[in-house]
This record gives sequence, structure tokens and C-alpha cells, in this order.
Amino acid sequence: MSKWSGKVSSAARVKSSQVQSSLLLARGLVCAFFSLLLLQCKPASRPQPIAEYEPVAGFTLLADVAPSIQQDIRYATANNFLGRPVDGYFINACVITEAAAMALERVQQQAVNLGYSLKVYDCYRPQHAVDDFVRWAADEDDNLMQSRFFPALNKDELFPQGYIAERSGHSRGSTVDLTLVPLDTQQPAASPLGGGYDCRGSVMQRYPDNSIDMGTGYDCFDEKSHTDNPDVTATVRANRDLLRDLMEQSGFENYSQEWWHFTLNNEPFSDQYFNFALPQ
Ligand SMILES: C[C@@H](N)C(=O)N[C@H](C)C(=O)O
Ligand SMILES: [Zn+2]
Repeated sequence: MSKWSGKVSSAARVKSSQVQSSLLLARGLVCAFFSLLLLQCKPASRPQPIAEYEPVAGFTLLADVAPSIQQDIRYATANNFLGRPVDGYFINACVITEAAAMALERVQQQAVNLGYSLKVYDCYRPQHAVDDFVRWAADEDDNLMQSRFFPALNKDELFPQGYIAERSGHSRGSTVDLTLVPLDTQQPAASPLGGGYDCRGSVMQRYPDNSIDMGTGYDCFDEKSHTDNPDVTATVRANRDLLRDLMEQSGFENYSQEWWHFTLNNEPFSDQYFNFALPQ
């Protein structure tokens, strides 16, 4: 019995049955009122933790298979189109299927021979994180990162136009977002929430990144990011083609709207969307 109902019972014992019923009615009304109030005041719901990370059969940390590939898992940080870490990303580390990791290691060997390294921005993405994207897109008051990531679009156009998916290949574990960086370079330090960057601008106008020039920043939701966009410079064309060629040679296919997004052709979990949390 709750503290609240205990108090009502002791008071009711000394009153007539009519008063008792009135009290019960009043209590019901008060409870209903406060329940309604609580519902109104409840903060925007943030779903509670999904399963703790346990190594899932067929998945691995990319670093265990291909330790030389650079990692900058943007959704584990504030450096992304939401401007805050995304639900389900607890550490800045790439978790991916073993098959995709081994294929990436093959790409890395080719890249290193040419003086580059791969740098991954996103790998396995829990469905929970995708759901966070969906809630973010529905909040029309939050446009904190628009000028940097989708300057020409409203956020309600990002899903319909195919820049973010409600059922993402990333949740199947064999899709990866990545670029090429010159060997022995590192991500420059910069404040993710600093203003004035435009992902469609020149390298100097974009958020600092050690990526070779791909024509836009990562997660620039814009036609300029379409891999075969004909208006990019010759250098950008060559860089995008190089990344795509290297990835295709090891069995990945590019998504035509995003130069950075690739899926392994023979993925091991072609119809399974996972929702285990990333390790802490
Ligand atoms: C959000 C972006 N990084 C991406 O991965 N987009 C594709 C369409 C996806 O969400 O699967
Ligand atoms: Zn992607």
C-alpha cells in the first residue's frame, strides 16, 4: 500500500461512510489531476537503455582486425548533424561485422600502398540511434546544425530525400561511412559547435578534417555530396573515384547520394536490423 493511500484510510476510519466515499472520490480526482499534470510535464521521452553490449556473434571491433584504420565515430560525439552524442553510441569505436572488417583491411592495404589511410566516421548503428535521428527530425525547433550540415534543406526533407534512413544498412552491421586521409595525418582539433562552417564550401570553409578533398564535408546533406555530381572539380572527381574504386575492388557498393556511404555486397546479415548498444 502506498504512503498516500495509507493516510486516506486512517482519516476515513473516524468519519461516516458518506464522508468516506467523498474522500475516495476526492482522492481519485486528485490522483487523476496529478497524473495528467505529470504526463504534461514529462520531458521529451528518451528511451531507456537497450541491452548492454555483449560481443555479438559475427561482429568485431574494427581495431581488432584493422588497427591502422583511423576512426572518428562522429555520432559518439557532438560533432554531427544533431550537435550532440546520439543514443546508443557509448564509445568512439567502430563495431562492425567480421566480414566487413576483413574487407576493410584489404582496402586499407591498397590505400596504404598509395600513401593514404581509411578513416571511418560510422559503422554499426543501433536501431535505437536511428530512432533518435527520427525524433530529432520531428523537432522543428532544433536547427542548431543546419547551416553546417544541410544548409539548402529543411530537416523534414532529410528522410524523404534519402539522406537519412529509418531502416539503415548501418544497423545490419556491414555498412560504413568513410573517407581517405593522407598517411600520418590526424583529425585537427576544432570545436564541433563553432559557427561559420559550410559543408558545401571550399576546404577552408568546411569544418576542419584531414580527409582528402571530397568536395563536401562528411554528412553534408546536399546534391553536392552525390557521388557522381558533375559539378565538382577534377581533383574531387579523382578523389571520389579513387575511394569508390578501392571499395568496389573489395566488395563494397557506394550509395549514389553520399560519397562516403558503402555497403558490403555479400553482407552476412542482409535482413537483420540489430539493436545492441555499442560497448562502454
Ligand atoms: C546519416 C548518414 N550518415 C547515412 O548513413 N545515411 C544513410 C542514408 C543511412 O541513414 O543509412
Ligand atoms: Zn552511412
